[in-house]
Amino acid sequence: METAIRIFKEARKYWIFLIAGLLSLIISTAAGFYMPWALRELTGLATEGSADFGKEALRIGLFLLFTTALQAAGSSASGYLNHYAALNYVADLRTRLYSKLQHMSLKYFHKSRTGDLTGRVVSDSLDAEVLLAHVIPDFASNILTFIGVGALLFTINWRLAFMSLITIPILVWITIWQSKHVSPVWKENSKVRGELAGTVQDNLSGIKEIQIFNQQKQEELKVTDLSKRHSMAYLRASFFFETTYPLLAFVTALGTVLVIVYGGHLVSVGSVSIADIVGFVMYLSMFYGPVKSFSGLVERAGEASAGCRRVFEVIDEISDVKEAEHVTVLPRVRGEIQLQNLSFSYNEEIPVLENVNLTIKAGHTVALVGTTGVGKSTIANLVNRFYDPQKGAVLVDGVDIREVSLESLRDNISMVLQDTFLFHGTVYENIAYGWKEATREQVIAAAEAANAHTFIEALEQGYETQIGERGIRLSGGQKQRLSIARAILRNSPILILDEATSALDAKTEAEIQEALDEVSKERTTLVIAHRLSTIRHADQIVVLDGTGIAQTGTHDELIAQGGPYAKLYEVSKN
Ligand SMILES: Nc1ncnc2c1ncn2[C@@H]1O[C@H](COP(=O)(O)OP(=O)(O)OP(=O)(O)O)[C@@H](O)[C@H]1O
Repeated sequence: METAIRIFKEARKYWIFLIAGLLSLIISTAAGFYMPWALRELTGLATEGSADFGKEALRIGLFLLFTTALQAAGSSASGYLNHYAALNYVADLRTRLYSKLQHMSLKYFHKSRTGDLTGRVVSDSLDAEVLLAHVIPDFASNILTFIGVGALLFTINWRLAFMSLITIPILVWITIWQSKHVSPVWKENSKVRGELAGTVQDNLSGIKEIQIFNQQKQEELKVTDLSKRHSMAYLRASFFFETTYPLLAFVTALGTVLVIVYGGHLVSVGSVSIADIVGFVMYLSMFYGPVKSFSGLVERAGEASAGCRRVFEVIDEISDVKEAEHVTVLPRVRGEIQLQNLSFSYNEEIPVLENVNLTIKAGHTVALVGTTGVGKSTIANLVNRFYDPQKGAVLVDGVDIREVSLESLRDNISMVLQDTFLFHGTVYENIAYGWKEATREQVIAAAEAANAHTFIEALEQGYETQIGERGIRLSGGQKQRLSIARAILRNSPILILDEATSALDAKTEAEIQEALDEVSKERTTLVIAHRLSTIRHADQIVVLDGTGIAQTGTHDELIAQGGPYAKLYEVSKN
């Protein structure tokens, strides 16, 4: 109920269509009331032996034609208007959901499954359409029918009308019982559906690993298990429906039986006419209809609400990397980076960085080195504000990065990562990804600087070659070169290279290194590299150990000191 109310409130932009839809629905429902009335009238005329029966039948027939046409037109208009409002709301909801996801922190994506989130955007959001275009109008139409037909029943014969009410409490009790049980089952059903989508998506993304390790059978078993759980959850929900629906039909029939028996008695004593009984019994099926379909509607509402709640769960999620209320725009910076008493951990138990202090001068190239897992990429991620530190601050040009908009901060930073992600599209589009307005000459110049131009020209359609979803048609080294070109083109004052050349052979790496050295001259560059030969010329090398900084200095200074860096360098040389 809460979910339906929230959706209705949020759809206020489309209220005018929903109201017009409701009016059409009222007209259509009311027009439908005439059919039993017409039959009652005809029966009355026939049993009375009316002399004008033919003329009267024509009048009734023509009016019936009019009401039936009105009913059809009203139903069609209300269906279209409700769908117009609902589908537009779904489009808005999907955009809001997707926009929210785009601004969530990396922490959120680490704890969520991509397939599950995709399912929320693609299918769960569509449940709002079910609520707005089906469930809510159906509820309205049912209430209208129940009240309208109820009033007509009392008009025809109040004694029979009271009699027909006897079964209503039983019908209501059955539907309430059903709705109590159905809602949690639909919730479970939606959850398992999300897990299934997540697993299938994971498996398809990792199909190569699955085949390498011959895990097809095991993965198939996982999917089979989830499919079965999904079917079982669905089956449990349909159990309530399948058991209660025939029960409702039986109780409804019982009500009709009572009316026929009692009505027959009233006819025999002459206190009610045959025509009234005919009309009454016809109205009776209309009267019980809403009560009977109430349970189906409750079930549908439960299912759709569960899907919508999964959408709202994400929309209401509070991101751990939030923008302050009054952020300023960080202009193009000189590029000084300071880590001030910085402490950070992904989870409370294991600290990654503790009380780290570091100043990187604008325009300098600083290398972060240390054993694997020591926190090098974490520092890069903190500078880009993928995470916020638990203590301390990151300052760029003396400004705490939490005080500026994320967009303006990230406009100042380019990042080249070890795992390059290329989007579905052409080589050209992928290089120009961070700067859509770049000219062709600028894109080509960036590709040349990244030593990518030659291999791109050799591709079937050069810069217009389509690359697969994850650039699967390119080698690791080629992908990395495209990603370097992308970063060079962006021309931001801070460049972060996180194992940016790790997928390249020594010769290509040396060539690109030259280009990167050239690009680094004009900007602050943070380099993370395992191959220490590539960072020898850095202005400053920062050696991380444990949860902090063990040493800083130039290559020569650190070698002369003979500490952890000298040891790392010795190992990397061998
Ligand atoms: N999303 C995450 N959730 C929890 N722990 C994480 C997450 N990312 C990294 N860690 C942990 O934080 C620590 C630092 O990781 P980080 O990636 O910064 O190391 P690194 O020095 O860059 O390692 P490498 O040289 O192997 O790339 C590691 O122990 C890692 O397991």
